[in-house]
Amino acid sequence: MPRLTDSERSELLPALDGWAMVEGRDAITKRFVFDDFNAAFGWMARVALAAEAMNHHPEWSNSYNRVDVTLSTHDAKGLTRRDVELAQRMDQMAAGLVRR
Ligand SMILES: C[C@H](O)[C@H](O)[C@H]1CNC2=NC(N)=NC(=O)C2=N1
Repeated sequence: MPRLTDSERSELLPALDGWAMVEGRDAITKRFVFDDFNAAFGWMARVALAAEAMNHHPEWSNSYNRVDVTLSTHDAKGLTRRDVELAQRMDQMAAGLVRR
C-alpha cells in the first residue's frame, strides 16, 4: 500500500472530521471524548474488532472518558488510504457517543 500522494492528501485529509496531522510524523491524530469510561471503552472494543477485521491497527490510549488516537501505516512508514478508512470507521462508530 503506497503512501498518500500530495493530491490525495489535499483531497482526503481536510474531509476528515477533527483529525489533524501529527507534528514531525506522517500520521493523523484525534481526541475522542465520551460521556464516561463505559462509553469510551465500549467504543474501543467495537473499534478493535473492526480494526482487526481490516488488519489495520490504531495507536491509542484511554484515560476515563477520553481516547487519544494516532493512525499511520507502519508498513509504509506513513499515511495510506487505510488510515483514512479507519479514521472514517472510527468517526462513524463514535457518532452519537462523543461530546461536542
Ligand atoms: C503483518 C500485518 O499484516 C501488518 O503488520 C499490518 C497489521 N496492522 C497494521 N496496522 C497499522 N496501523 N499499520 C500497519 O502497517 C499494519 N500492518
